Amino acid sequence: PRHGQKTAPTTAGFGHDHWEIDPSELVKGKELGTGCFGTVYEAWWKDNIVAIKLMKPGSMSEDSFIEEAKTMTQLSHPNLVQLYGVVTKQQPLIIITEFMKHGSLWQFLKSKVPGILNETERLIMFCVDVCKGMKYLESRKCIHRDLAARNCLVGQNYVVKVGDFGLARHVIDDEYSSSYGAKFPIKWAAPEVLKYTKFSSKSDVWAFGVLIWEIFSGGELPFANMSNAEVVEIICNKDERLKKPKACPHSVFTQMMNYWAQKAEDRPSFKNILSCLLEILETFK
Ligand SMILES: CNC(=O)Nc1cc(-c2cccc(-n3cnc4cc(C(C)(C)C)ccc4c3=O)c2C)cn(C)c1=O
Repeated sequence: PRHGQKTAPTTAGFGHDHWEIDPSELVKGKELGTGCFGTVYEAWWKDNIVAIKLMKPGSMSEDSFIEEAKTMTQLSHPNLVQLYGVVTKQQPLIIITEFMKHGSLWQFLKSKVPGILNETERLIMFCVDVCKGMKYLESRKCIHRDLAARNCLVGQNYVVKVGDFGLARHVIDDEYSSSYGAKFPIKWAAPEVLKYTKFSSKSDVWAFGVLIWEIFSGGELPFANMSNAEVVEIICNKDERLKKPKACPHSVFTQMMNYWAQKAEDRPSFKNILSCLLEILETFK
């Protein structure tokens, strides 16, 4: 140890931060898909199968993302897609996460896997899984900002996990980050987000309601025959809401209506939502 220091310094030495992964340890596999942010591949890392996102340079404000990645590696829950680390010492920036074998929840719902999606109990289980992950994020004061079926993933034994939490804030594309942009998730946005871009765990609760609608609608697009502008009008001014999907039990739809309360403070927390959903789940066992 240097200069008589008894033990090595407790903070990770420069460049050996525990969230920094050595790219030579990654073996890239097949492509899983792409988005505005870059491309995702299956990969091998220390004998584990992982997912790696190669971020398109310029798509992400990297410094702010790297700051966030340090806290994201501290977040760990069975219903969050685990962030293992990042490669930041070279381009492109690489994000290494847990691999989910059945892909995004939205694709899974659309795939109409026989025998899985017609079970009301299974669909409520999907809602409970997402709610557990969101309750954990809520408890850690982490706002998702883009909760939707496309950003949840399905793993072994059809467990559903919340992915890409906290990433939305660092996307540079104005089309995505501005509420007037074409890529902004208007149809999942609460009134205060549409009017003042005011995100909170309560705006995540609103999006969670739309996600449950997606689950019971087999992945259909919400407000399918409406433009973004029309959705803003009916949500903010007309107080209209999505209709109950056929496959959705009335008990669940009654809860969903609470998640879409006009005022954020009138919406339940994920903590309350979870206990309600677990009670409803019992009635379907
Ligand atoms: C068959 N198994 C699989 O395909 N498994 C997997 C597929 C993907 C995957 C593949 C392509 C694109 C995306 N994807 C989608 N939307 C995104 C949206 C954003 C924001 C910033 C707009 C929110 C950021 C990243 C993504 C993103 O990476 C994912 C999650 C990720 N993981 C972990 C898997 O296990």
